[in-house]
Amino acid sequence: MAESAQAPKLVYLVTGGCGFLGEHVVRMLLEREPRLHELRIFDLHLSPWLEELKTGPVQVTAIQGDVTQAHEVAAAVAGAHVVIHTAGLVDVFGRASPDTIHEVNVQGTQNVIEACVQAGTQFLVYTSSMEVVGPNIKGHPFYRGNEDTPYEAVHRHPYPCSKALAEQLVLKANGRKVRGGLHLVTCALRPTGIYGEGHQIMRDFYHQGLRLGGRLFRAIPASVEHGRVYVGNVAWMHVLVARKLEQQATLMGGQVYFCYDNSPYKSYEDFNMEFLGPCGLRLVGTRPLLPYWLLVFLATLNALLQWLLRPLLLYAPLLNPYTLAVANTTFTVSTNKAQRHFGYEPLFSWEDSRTRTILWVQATEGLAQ
Ligand SMILES: NC(=O)c1ccc[n+]([C@@H]2O[C@H](COP(=O)([O-])OP(=O)(O)OC[C@H]3O[C@@H](n4cnc5c(N)ncnc54)[C@H](O)[C@@H]3O)[C@@H](O)[C@H]2O)c1
Ligand SMILES: CC(C)CCC[C@@H](C)[C@H]1CC[C@H]2[C@@H]3[C@H](O)C=C4C[C@@H](O)CC[C@]4(C)[C@H]3CC[C@]12C
Repeated sequence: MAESAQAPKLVYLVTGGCGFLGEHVVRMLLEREPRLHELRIFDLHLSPWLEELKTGPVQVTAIQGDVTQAHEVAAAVAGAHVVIHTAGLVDVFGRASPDTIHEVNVQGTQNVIEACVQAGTQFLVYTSSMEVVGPNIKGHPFYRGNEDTPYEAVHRHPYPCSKALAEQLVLKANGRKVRGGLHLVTCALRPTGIYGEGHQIMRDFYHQGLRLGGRLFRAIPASVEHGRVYVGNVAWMHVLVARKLEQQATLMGGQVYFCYDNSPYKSYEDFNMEFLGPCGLRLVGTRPLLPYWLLVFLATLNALLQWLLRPLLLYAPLLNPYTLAVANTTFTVSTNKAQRHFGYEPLFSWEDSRTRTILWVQATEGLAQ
């Protein structure tokens, strides 16, 4: 990727490019990466919207594949200059087994790293998560923290454990010699809870509200703040970090960055109401309607039912001991590291992010009826 009078023609690979975040990364690259020559989109399930991207000036190559299969990853990575690895199994509801989560998130990431080394690919951006930090099993609050804030990051749940292990692999791989003699430059982005167009959990809450006659019932105190970040800004951060990794290899290699923007600090439910309110839903209660011990009981009951029913069917409700603990623990980020290291500024204001998300929820309304 040497500087030349002519813009270099780059090949990017986005793993998980058909997912919620992956789709936004793919579209952002096509819109805002002028050096892009070929964009490879690697996913277990290819989406139909990929077809419409194939008519543009950039060569778009859709690759159906599995990150747990080293040979499939190696074939997809061969010849790529940059890999953005967003593929992952995002499961905090007990839908997948711990082994599967580990295989996809940890072994899959190891396969991506090895493929980069074998292929001589120099730049790797990994989508990590705030969950590699916390909330921890002790429910310690993380209030407006940054990348250097001390925090006891202790996890038991398979998803945060897998993300933490994968992130460590990516950071440790920084500086490894790749085929051709150059060195791998890696970094990890840690989004907090992402929202925006395509956010399945937001859709679930919306449909739940419709079923309950346009009401949602407050379960968590309004004082418990949650870090949230708009998907378009998370995608923009990925594009920017990938672009700057070459110029700022020494500064950025092996670094972690929280993903942030100007979304307000609010509780999970109050934040969702920023979008669901204008779509006709109402959050009932200024304080939680059920005592916390009852929520703990219900969450434990759900976990027990999930275990008992597993041989017959998959019972995976939103409420379980882990999601309750996350929902009930303050975790917010306040940092400017991405701005300092690679000039990141959010591309979408809070007002834009909010409007876009509301329009998307309203568009799904038709689908719900
Ligand atoms: N959604 C959030 O709030 C959030 C927050 C922080 C970090 N993240 C991280 O961002 C990434 C994307 O998350 P998302 O919310 O878009 O999830 P998602 O489930 O919408 O997208 C993940 C994509 O990865 C693909 N995938 C899963 N297993 C695969 C495999 N074995 N091989 C190839 N592809 C596979 C899926 O098909 C899907 O398209 C994940 O790594 C996740 O850990 C998400
Ligand atoms: C108590 C219930 C009424 C409410 C349950 C809400 C619960 C499903 C929500 C609350 C917080 C959410 C997580 C948070 O936004 C951040 C992440 C990080 C990301 O890497 C994966 C998704 C996850 C864990 C969100 C999942 C849904 C949670 C737990």
